[in-house]
Amino acid sequence: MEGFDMKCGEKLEGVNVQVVLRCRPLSEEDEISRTPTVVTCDELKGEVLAIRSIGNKQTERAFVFDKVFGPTSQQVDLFTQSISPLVSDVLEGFHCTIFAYGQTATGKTYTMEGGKMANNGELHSDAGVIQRSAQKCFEELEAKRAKYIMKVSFLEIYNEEITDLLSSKKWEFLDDKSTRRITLMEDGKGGVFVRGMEEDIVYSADEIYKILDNATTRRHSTANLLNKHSSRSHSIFSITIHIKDISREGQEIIKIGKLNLVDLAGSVNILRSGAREGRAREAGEINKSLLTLGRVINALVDESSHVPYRDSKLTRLLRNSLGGKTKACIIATISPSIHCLEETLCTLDYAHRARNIKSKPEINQKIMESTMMKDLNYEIDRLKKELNATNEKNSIHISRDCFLQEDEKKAIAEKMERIELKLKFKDKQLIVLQELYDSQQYLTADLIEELDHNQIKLEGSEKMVLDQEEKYQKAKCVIRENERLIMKLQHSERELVEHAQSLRSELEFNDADISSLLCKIEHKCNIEERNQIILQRFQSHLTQQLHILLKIVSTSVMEQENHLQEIEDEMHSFVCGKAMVTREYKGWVEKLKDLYCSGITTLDGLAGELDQNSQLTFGKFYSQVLTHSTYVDDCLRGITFEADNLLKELQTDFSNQIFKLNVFGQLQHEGHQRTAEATRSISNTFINFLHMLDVHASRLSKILEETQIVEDQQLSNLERKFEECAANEDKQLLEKVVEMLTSSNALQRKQVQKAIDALRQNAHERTSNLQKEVSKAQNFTSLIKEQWRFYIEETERHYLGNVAAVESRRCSLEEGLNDCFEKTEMGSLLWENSWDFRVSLGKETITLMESIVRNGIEANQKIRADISSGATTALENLDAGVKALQSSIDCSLESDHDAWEKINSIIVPSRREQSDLKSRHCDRILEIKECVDKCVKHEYMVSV
Ligand SMILES: Nc1ncnc2c1ncn2[C@@H]1O[C@H](COP(=O)(O)OP(=O)(O)OP(=O)(O)O)[C@@H](O)[C@H]1O
Repeated sequence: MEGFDMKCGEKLEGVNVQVVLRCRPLSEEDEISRTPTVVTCDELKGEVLAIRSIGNKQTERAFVFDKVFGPTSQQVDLFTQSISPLVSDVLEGFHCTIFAYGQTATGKTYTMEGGKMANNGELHSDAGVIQRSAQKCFEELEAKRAKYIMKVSFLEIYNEEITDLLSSKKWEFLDDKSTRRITLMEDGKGGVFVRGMEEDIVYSADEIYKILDNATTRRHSTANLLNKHSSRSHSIFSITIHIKDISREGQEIIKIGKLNLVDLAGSVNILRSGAREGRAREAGEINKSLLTLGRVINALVDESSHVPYRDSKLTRLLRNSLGGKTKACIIATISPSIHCLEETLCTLDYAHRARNIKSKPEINQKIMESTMMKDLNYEIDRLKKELNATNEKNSIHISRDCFLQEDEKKAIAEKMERIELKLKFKDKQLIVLQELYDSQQYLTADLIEELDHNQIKLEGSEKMVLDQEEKYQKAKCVIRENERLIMKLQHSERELVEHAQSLRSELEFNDADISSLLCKIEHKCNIEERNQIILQRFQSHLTQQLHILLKIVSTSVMEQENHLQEIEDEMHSFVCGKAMVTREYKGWVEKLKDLYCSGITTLDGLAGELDQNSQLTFGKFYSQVLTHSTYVDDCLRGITFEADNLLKELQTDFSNQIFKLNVFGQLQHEGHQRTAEATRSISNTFINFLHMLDVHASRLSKILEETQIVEDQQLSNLERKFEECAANEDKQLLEKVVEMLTSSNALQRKQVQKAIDALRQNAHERTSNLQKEVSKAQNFTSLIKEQWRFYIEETERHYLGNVAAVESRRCSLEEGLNDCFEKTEMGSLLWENSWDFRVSLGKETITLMESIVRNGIEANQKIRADISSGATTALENLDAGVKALQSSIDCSLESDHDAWEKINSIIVPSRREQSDLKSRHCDRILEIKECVDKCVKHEYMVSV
C-alpha cells in the first residue's frame, strides 16, 4: 500500500500464503428448522469434508488447510493459533495482511470485528481479530518498553469507490458521502498510495476499540434474506507501527510493521439473498471485485506473467499483500448448512487454491534519522574542509604532478560523468520503452482476458437462453397438461350434466308415478268414503229391519196370544153356552176351525214372509259385504296418510336435490371458467416473456458481435500502427538516433495512448451495455418467475377449490339421493305391509260375515221349521179336537170339559213357545246388532 524507502531489508525465502478455514455453527433459524449439515471439520488433521448428495449417491470432497476451526471453535482459539504469530511478525517489522473471505453470513465480520465490543479494557469472549491484535500489539510493546508510534487507518471500498471511515470531517454534519471519497494514486514505483487518507495516532487499545466502534457504524450494510446486517463493502483496517530498535550492527533503526485486516464483502447468490435493483447491482459489484481477486490469485498461483491487479480497486490496493513482500493469511469462512453447499464448495476451492500463492516477506526497517544525521554532518564537515582548502590554495602546498594528476582526474571524471549521464539517459529510454512494451503486453493480455470474459459471458447468456428455452418448453408442457386437465374436467362436467339430466328424467318419471299413485289413492279414498257411507246406511238399514222384524214378531206373538185368548174365550163361551146353543155349536166349531186355520195359515205365511225377509236381508247384507269388502279397509286411512306424508317428503327432497344439482353445475362451470382464464393469462405472460427474452438475446448477440468486430478492428489498427511505428523507428533510428528517439517515443506514446484510450472507452461502453442488458434480462427473468409462481399458485388454488367443491357437492348429492332411496324403500315396504294387512283383514271380515249370516239364516230356518211344525201340530190337534168335539157333540157334554182341557193343554205350550220364540228372536237380533256394531266400529272403524 505504501512505497517504503528500503534502506536495508531482510529477505526471506518465498513462503506460502497461510489459509485458515472457519466453519460457523448453524444459525438459530437453521437449528429450529433442523437444516441438515453437509460439512465436517477435522481440526486435528486440518481437513474439511463436504458431502454432496446427487440422487441416492453421496460424494465427499476433502480439503486440507493450514488450520481448521470447526463450528464450536472460539474467537480466542482462532486468534492464538493463527493470528497471534502474525501480530508478532508485525512487531518485528513485517507487513502482514489478514483477509476474511467467504459467502455472505458465514461470519467474516464476526471473525474480524467480533460480536461485542470490549468493556473496561477487558476483551469480550466474542471480540474479533482486530481488537485482539490491537491488544496484543500494545501488550507486547509495553512489555518490551519499546519506543513506538502506532497509527491506524480504516478504508472502505463500496461499489468501486474508496471511502475513508476515519475522515476528520464531522460525519454528523456531512451527509454528502462524495466528500469523504478519496483517490488511489500510482506512486511511480509500481505501488499505490491513497491520497487524502487519514491516519489516527493511537496510544492505547481502548482508543482502537472506540475508533472501530465509531467507524463500523458508517460502513455500508444492509439486511438480506441470509444476514440481517450484511456488510456490503470491503473494509481494510490498518495498524502501522514505527518501533525504535538497535540493529545487530549496533545501529539505531526504525522497524515499520503494518497489519492490514481485510473484511471482504460476502459473495452473494443474488437469487438466494433476494437482492433487487440497487442491491442486485451492489451484489454484482461485490461479486465482480471478488472475481478479480480470484483471477489475481489464479494468476499468482499459475505464476502468470500478467497479474490483473489493476482490474479492481481492491486488488490494486492489496497488490503488495498478495504475492508481494507481505505475509498473508486468508481466513475462509463457511456455513455447514445444506442450503449453502454450492457457495461453500466455491469458497473451499477458492481458499484451497490460494494456498499455493507464494510471497517473499521482508522486514522493513530504516536506519535511525539521528544516526543518519550524524553521518551526514560528518560528510558535510569533510566537504566543508575540502572547500576551505580549495579556497585557501595559498596556504596549502600541492605539488605540480599532483596538480596535473588532479586536472587529468577531473577531466576523466567529467568525461565519466557525461558518459554516465548518457548511459543513464539511454537506460531511462530503454526503461520507458520496456515499460511501454510491458504495458502493451498487459493491454493485449487484458484485452484477451476481456475477450475470454466476454466469451464466457456470451456462453453464459447462450446457456441462459437455452435454459429459458427449456423452461419455455417445460411451461408449454405444463400448459398442455393444464389444457388436458381442463378437457378432462369439461368431459367430467359434461358427464355430470348428462347424469343430472338422466336423474332429472328419472325424477320426472317418478313424479308421474307418484302423481298416478296419488290419483289412485285419492280414488280409493273416494271409494272408501262412499263405502263408509254405504256401510253406515247398511247398518242403519239393518237396525231398522231388525227393529221391524222385532215389531212384527212381537205383534204376531201378541196376535197369536189374542187369538188363543179368543179361542179360550170362545171355548169357554162355547162350553158355557153349549147347553144353550147346542145346535149352533157345530157351526160355531166349523167357524172356529176356519178361523183357526186361517190364523194358522196367516201365521205360517207371516213366518214364511219373515223368513223370506230375513233371508233377503241377510243375502243383501252378504252381497254388500262381498261387493265392498275388497274396497273396505279402514286401516288404509292411517297408512294412506303416512304414505301421503312420506311421498310429500320424497318430493321435497327430490326438488332440493335438483336445486343443489343446478347450483353445483353452476359452480363447476364458474370454476372451470376461472381456471381457463388463469391459464390463458399465464400463457400470454409467457409468450410476452419469451418475446422479451428473444429481443434481449438478439440485442445481446448484436452487441457482442459489434464488440468483437470493433475490438478486432482496433487490435488490427493497433498492430498495424505499431508495426508502422516500429518500421519508421528502425529507419529513423539509423539516421537520427538521438533526435528521432525522442520524437518517435513521443509519437508512439501518443498514438498508443490514443488507441488504448479508444479501446478502453469502447470496451467500457460495451461491457456496461452488456451488463445493463444482462441485469435487465435478470430482472425480467426474476419478475416473470415471480409472476409464474403466482399464476401457478392461483391455478393450483382454483383447481383445489374446484375439486373440493365437486367432492362436497357429490357427497351431499349422494347423501340426499341415498336418503331419498331409503325413504322410498320404507314407503314401499309400508305400502306392501298395509296391502297385505288389508287383504288378510278383508278375508277375515268376509269369513266372519259369512259365518254370522249363515248362523242367522240357520236360526231363522229353525224358527220357521218350529213355527211350521207348531202350526201343523196345532192344526192336527185342532182337527182332532174338532173331530173329537164333533163326535163328542154327539156323545156327551161331559167330554166337553176334557176337550176344553185338551185345548187348554195345547194352547199353553203354544203360548210358551210363542214367548220363547219371541225372546229367542229378540236375543238373536240383539246378537246380530252387537256383532254388526262391533265389526263396523272396531274392525271397519266406522264412527256411527
Ligand atoms: N463462529 C460464529 N459463532 C457464532 N455466531 C456467528 C459465528 N459466525 C457468524 N456468526 C453470526 O452470524 C451472523 C452473520 O455473521 P456476519 O455478519 O459476521 O457474516 P458476514 O460473513 O460478515 O456476512 P456479510 O458478508 O453479509 O457481511 C451474525 O449474527 C454473527 O453473530
